[in-house]
Amino acid sequence: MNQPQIGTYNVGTQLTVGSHQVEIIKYLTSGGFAQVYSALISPPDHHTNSNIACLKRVIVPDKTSLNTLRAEVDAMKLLRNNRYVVSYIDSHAAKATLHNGSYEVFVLMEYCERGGLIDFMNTRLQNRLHESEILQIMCQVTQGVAAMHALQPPLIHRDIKIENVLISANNEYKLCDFGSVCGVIRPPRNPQELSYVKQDILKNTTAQYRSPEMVDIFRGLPINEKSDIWALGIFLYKLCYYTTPFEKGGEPAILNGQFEFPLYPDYSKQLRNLICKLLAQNPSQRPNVFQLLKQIANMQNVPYPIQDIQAVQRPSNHLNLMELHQNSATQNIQSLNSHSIIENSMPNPKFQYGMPANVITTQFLPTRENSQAFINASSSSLARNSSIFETGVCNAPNNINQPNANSATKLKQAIESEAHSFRESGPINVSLRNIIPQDDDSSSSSDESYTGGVDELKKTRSLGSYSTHENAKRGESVIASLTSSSTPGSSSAPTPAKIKSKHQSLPESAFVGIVDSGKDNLPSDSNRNQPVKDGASVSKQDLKNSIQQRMINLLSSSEESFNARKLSRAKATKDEGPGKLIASISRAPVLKEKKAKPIPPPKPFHLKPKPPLKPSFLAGQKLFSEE
Ligand SMILES: Nc1ncnc2c1ncn2[C@@H]1O[C@H](COP(=O)(O)OP(=O)(O)OP(=O)(O)O)[C@@H](O)[C@H]1O
Repeated sequence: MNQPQIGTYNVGTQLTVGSHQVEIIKYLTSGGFAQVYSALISPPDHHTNSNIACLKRVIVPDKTSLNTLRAEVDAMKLLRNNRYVVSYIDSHAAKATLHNGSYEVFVLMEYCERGGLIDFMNTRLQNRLHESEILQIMCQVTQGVAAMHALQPPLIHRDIKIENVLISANNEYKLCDFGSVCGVIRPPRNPQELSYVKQDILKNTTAQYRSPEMVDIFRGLPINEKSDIWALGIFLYKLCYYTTPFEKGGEPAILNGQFEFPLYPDYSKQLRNLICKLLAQNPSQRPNVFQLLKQIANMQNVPYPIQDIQAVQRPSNHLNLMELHQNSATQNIQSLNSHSIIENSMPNPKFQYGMPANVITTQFLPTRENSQAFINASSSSLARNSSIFETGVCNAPNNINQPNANSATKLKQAIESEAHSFRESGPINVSLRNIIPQDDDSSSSSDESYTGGVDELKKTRSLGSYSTHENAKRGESVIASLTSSSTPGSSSAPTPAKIKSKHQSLPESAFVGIVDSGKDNLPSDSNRNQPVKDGASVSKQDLKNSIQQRMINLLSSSEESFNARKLSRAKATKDEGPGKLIASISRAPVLKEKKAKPIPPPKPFHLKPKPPLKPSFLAGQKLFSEE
C-alpha cells in the first residue's frame, strides 16, 4: 500500500469527529499507518465519563482500505461495553483531497493513559513480573477475549499479543487493535480457498503467535476461538519469560509443540501447566475462554468473574428480530456481570454449512453448528474444568490425535486431486483484493444463496451479522427496504440466511450516506477533508438505488460505520535504547503482513511443514519473510 505522508496536527487543532468536537492535546505516537493523539472531546464520553480521549488518524489510500477499516470500527462498536476492551467513542471518514483517491479516517476511543503493556514490561526488565501480576493481567485480557467469543457468531481476534494490550488510567488492562477480527474460518476445500485462507492468515496474524492449525492449513481444522486460546498461551508465556516459546524453533516447533520453560523466573507448576494446556496441539484439547477464566480465578483464589456464561449462549425462539438486534451479545456479557439473564438467538453462521462434517463432529463440538450443542458443551466443559487443568504433568505437548490425522489426510488427498485438475484448467484467478471483503463483492442480493467458495470465506471478515444499537436501526431499515421492495407478499420474517445477506449488503451505501450528512464542518486548517461523495458508489446506486435512498432517509444517527483493517504497517525502526529490550525485539522494523502483495500463482501443495524461521527478532511482527 502506498501510504501518503501527512504532517501531524498542532496542539490546539480543532476537529469534528462524528458528533464530537475535538481539540488536540498532544501528539502521542505513530503506528503503522496511524497518528495517535490525546484530545479533549465534547461532549464527554458517557462510557468512560471522561472528556479526554485518544484520537487515531489514519490515511487510507483507497476505498478498499477504507472498507477494511470499517471492520475494525464495527468490532469496537460491538465490544464497547466491555471493561477490558479499549472503548470506542466515535468515528468519521472523509475524502482526503490532497491525496488523490485516499481517505482520512478518524477514530475516537478511550484514552489509555498508562500506555502499552509492553512499555510496562520494559520497566520491569530487572524485576520480572510476579505470578500474581501475571494472573491479574491474564484475567483481564481474557475477559476482553471472552466478550468476543461470547458473541454469536463469535468474533476471533487473531492478533492477541503483548503489543495489543493497553493500560488505562485506573490500571486496567485492555485489549485493542481489532484490525484482524474475523468469524470462524472453515477449512479450505479447494485450491482457491486454500490460497485465500493462507494469504489471509499471513496478513492478519503475527508469526510467533500463530497456532498449529494456522501454520498447517492442511490439518483441515477450522480457524476458530481455539486459535485465540493458543495466542493467549503465547501471551502468557511472554508475560512470564519476556520471549515467546517458539522464538528459536519457528514453525516446525509450533507444529511439534516443542518448547521449554526457562529456569528463571521460577513460576508455579500450575502456571506452567496452564501454558501447556493453552498450547495443546489439538485445538479441541485447549480450554475454551470461559474454562480459562475459571482456572485463572481459581489460581487467584477469587470468584469466577463472569456469572452464568451459559445464559449468553442460550437460544430463544420467542425473540423477534428487533429484540435480537437490540440485545447484542456484548450487552449480554455485561448483563451477566450484573446477574441478569438475556437470551440471544443470533442465527448460526452461514459458513458452517460448508464445513466438512467430520471436522465439526470430531474436532469442534463447542462451535455454533448447533447452539444447543454448544451450550451443552460449554456447560459440561465448565463442569469438567478441574480435570482439563489438573493433569499435573506438563510434557512438551504433541498430542494431535489419530482420527483427526485421518481426516486431515483425506482432506489433503482431496485438495491434491483438485489441485491437479485445477492446474490443468488454468491459473487461479483470485486477486488480492478478493482477500479483503469488498462492498461490491458483498453487496449480494437479498436472496443470495450459499456458494461454498471463496466468497463464502470472505464473509468471515464481514460483521454484517452482528448488531449494535446503532447498527440495529440501519439493519432494520435495510431489511424493511429489501423485504418491501423485493418480494411483495412474501413472509415478513426473513430466514437467518436472508437476514445475513441483507446486512452484508448494507455498509458501503450506508457509510457514504452518513459521511455526507454534515461531516464537512472541519475548521479551515483541516479543509483538506472533503465529505465522501455519492459518486464514489455510483455503480452500487444503479443497482440499489431505491434501497439506498430509503436507507439514507431513515438513518438519523450521525455515527459512521466503516470497517477497519490495516493493510500494511511498515513501522519505522525506533532506536529505543538499551533499556528497551522487549520493544527492540517486538517493535523491530515491522514486516506486518497487511501489505498488499499480489497473490502468487498456485504452487504445488506442500504437505510438510515449512523450513524453520529465522531464529530471532520475530516476535511481535506479522511476517511475510518466513514465507
Ligand atoms: N487508546 C489509546 N490510548 C493510548 N495510547 C494508544 C491508544 N491507542 C493506541 N495508542 C498508542 O499508539 C500506538 C499505535 O497505535 P495502534 O497500534 O492502534 O496503531 P496502528 O497504526 O494500528 O499500529 P500498529 O502498526 O501497531 O498496528 C500504540 O502502540 C499505543 O502506544
